[in-house]
Parts: sequence; C-alpha cells; structure tokens
Amino acid sequence: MHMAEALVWLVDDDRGVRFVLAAALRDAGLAVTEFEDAESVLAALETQLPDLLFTDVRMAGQGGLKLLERLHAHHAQLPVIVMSAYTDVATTAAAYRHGAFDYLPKPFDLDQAVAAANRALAQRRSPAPAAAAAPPREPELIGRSAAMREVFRAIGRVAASGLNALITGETGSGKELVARALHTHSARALRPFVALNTAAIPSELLESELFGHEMGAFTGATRRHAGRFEQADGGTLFLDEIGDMPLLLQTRLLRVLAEGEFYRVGGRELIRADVRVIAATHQDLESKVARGEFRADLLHRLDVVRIHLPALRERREDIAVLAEHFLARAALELKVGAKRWSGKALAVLETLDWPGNVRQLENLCRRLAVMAPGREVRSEDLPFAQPSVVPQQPAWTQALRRWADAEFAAGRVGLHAAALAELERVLFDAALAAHGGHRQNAAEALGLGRNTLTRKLGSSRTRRR
Ligand SMILES: Nc1ncnc2c1ncn2[C@@H]1O[C@H](COP(=O)(O)OP(=O)(O)OP(=O)(O)O)[C@@H](O)[C@H]1O
Repeated sequence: MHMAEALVWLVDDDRGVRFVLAAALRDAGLAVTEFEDAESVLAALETQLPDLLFTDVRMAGQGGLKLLERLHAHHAQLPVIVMSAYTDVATTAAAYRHGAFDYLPKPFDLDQAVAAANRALAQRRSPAPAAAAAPPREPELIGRSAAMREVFRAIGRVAASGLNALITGETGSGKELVARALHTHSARALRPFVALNTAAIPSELLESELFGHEMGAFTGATRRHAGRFEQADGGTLFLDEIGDMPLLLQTRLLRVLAEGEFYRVGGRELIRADVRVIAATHQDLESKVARGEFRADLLHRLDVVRIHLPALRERREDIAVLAEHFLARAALELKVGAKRWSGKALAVLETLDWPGNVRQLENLCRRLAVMAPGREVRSEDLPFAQPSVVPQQPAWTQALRRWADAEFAAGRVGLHAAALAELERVLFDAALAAHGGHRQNAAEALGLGRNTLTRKLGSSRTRRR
C-alpha cells in the first residue's frame, strides 16, 4: 500500500517557509529533508541525491542561483524548483537560464507548490521508468523476543477494534511503526494515516495544525488550511509526544474527542471528523497527571488500549535480527555492496545499552553499510571500538552503573561500602556454589587466602544481618 516515497530536498533560510512547505509536501506523500543553506545541500550531495529540490534564491552564504548553477553542471538530471520573493524578470530569467525546472514567486499557494513538485517528479520519471522502480517499502515490525511477540499479539487484538490507543516506550523504540501497523490492520486502512509530532511544532502553531484555520485567522494565514483532524477524516491521527501538549490544547483536544466536531481557528463552520486517535509518549503520563501537567480525563480517553514497547536493551534477543535486517536494507537503499556481520561484532552490539533504541541501531547500520571497509563488518569497525571506550563492558557493570546512578539520584550516601559488600557477597556465593561449599577451593578460585575468605564471609554475614 505504501508507494516508494520520492525524496524532496527543501532549501530556505526562512524556517517558517520550510515548515509550511515541508508539511504540504509531506501531506502529498513525499519525503522531505530540510536545509537552511546551500552549503549544507552541497555537503549532503556527496552521499545522496534527492528526486527533486526546492530552493530559495536569496540566502546567507551562497545564494540559490549559485547552487542552481553548480547543480546544473554536476547533477543535470535533478529537477530544481526555484522560489523567490523577487519576481523581477532578471531573477526569473536567471533561474531558468541556470536550469530551473520551475519558478514559484513568493508568497505562493501551497497547492501550486505541490502541483509543481508533482509535475517535476512526473517528467523525471517518465523517460526512465525502470530507474524509478525502487522496491516499495512497507515498514515491517521485526522482533522475536517474547516482549515483541506480545506487542504483535496486542496489535492483532486491538487493530480492528478502532479504539483509541496509547503507545508508550522510549524514543526510537518503534512507537510510530506500531501506530502505522494498528492503522494498516484496521478498517480505516484505505483512509489516511496522518502523523503529528506535538513536540516538534511551536506551541502557538499547534492549534491551527490540529484543527486548521480560516484565511486571515492570524497574521500569515493567507489561505484556509485544513488541520490534521480534517485530513485524517475516516482514518487515523497519530499524535506523537502527546506529553508535550500544552494544557490549553489538551482541553480543546479532549472536547473534540468527546464531541467529534470542532471549529477551525477563526472559523464559524462546525467541522465533523471521524478520526481514530493513536497517541504516543516516552514520558510517564501518570506522574504528569499527578503534577498537574496532563489532564487525567484526556489520558483516560486516549488510554483505552495501551501498548508498551520495551527498550531495546530489555529485549536483547532482537538486536541481532534487527542488525541483520537494517544492514541489508541500508545496502539496498544506499546502493552499496551487501555486507554481513561478523559474529563478534554482533555479540558486541548485544552488550550495548542503546539509549536511542532501534533508531540508533538503524543509523549505525546505515553508517557501517557505507563506512566499514570489508564485506564483513568486524567489531573493530564499530565506531566506538577505540580502546579508550571499550564497549564490551559486561552487563553487570552496566547494571551496577544504573544502580549507582539511581542511588545518587535518590540522594543516598555511603555507596562505596555498600557496593563492595554486595560485590563480595555475590562473588563469594558464586565461588562457594561452584566448589560445592568447599572454602579452600573457593578461595583459590577467587585468588584469595582461605583465612581472608573466612574472615570476609564472617564480616559479610554480620553485615547482612
Ligand atoms: N521492531 C522494529 N522493526 C523494524 N524497524 C523498527 C522497529 N522498531 C523501530 N524501527 C525503526 O526504527 C526507527 C524508529 O522507530 P519509530 O519512529 O517508530 O520510533 P518512535 O518510538 O516513534 O520514536 P520517537 O519517540 O523518537 O518518535 C524507524 O525507522 C523504524 O522504522
């Protein structure tokens, strides 16, 4: 069902223009990467080529026309759409002379911009249909751990129900992928899946992003805009980072969820939208409720079904399968030769903590697909394999670290003695167990004298009482 997305690069030093145009292009099903100057585009071109580029003319550093000139010389196939507030003949003519595919005078209508993008992409594809036949990418959830199998079962159970859902889990753990799966396996699958990251949008724009606005509703509202609720009508609205939603907007969202209807910002017409809301958060919403930062009644409305995604370090069995999958996919995507993991490198990956979870692993695989020198990725190729930051810390020191962090955070003192006592207790128990309770042998295995062991056992026993 997912078409291979065409990749559009957008260069403009005006964050506002980037924001609205990127949103419109994404709504039209295109993948968009934003840049704020020509230099960063030229740098990115070293490793990747988009399907289409939008550029402003006047920007700090190299302007858009210079960029256009360079592109025309080195990447003549890449269609470029030039946008400019300077609608004078000279600028327009210069743009076309340097190979622009199209020219949009600012301020432009977003529909106009999307139409220009589609035209550019269509003409690029038509002469060489074979080249555009990239395999459609249906994102799939991978995992064989018991925890992930539980997640798959939950998706199976609740997808068709159409109930609102709350997905919890650390950043990069796959919450959006789960939301998409819930949508794909529901009766709404043929209707839109619309995603909105609450934390990524300035709070003053969030309300109109969600509910839309009428022309003239505020400065800069040059045309009527359908909000995400309207766009998702009949389908699914995915609200990521819901914990960051300002309280006032939570109140408004709650009302819309209860009534199924709303007004656009500055509007008088009551809009009805039939939307399933799937929210996600990496925060503990219950404690936000307790602190008065999140509305309990909104939480209840969203939390009809809850799916929790465990962190990657809590399902280490998934690391190798994911790593194999991502390394193979990265090679295809980046059009480099296939590589495989050495057993040792995989074993190292399994010991790491992955604070960025699956996304971090995915990014590492992309990087290694390009950077690792041989056909086999070895542990030495891992970027953190320098001797100074040896990653092969045994799991227990990592657990120890987490324990120490938590104790310090809780303001506890006297940790050194407590930690040493614990360390010795565990070691001695293990040594005695391995040697059938024979103190002499246990002491030898530990590299201690028998008397020392006996003394320490005595004192640790006393301490434990
Ligand atoms: N189980 C999985 N199988 C395959 N790919 C996965 C899996 N989990 C996550 N990914 C991939 O990892 C990346 C991050 O996942 P996703 O965006 O769903 O995470 P998230 O929890 O929504 O992150 P954030 O909280 O930062 O928005 C995506 O590219 C996604 O395709």
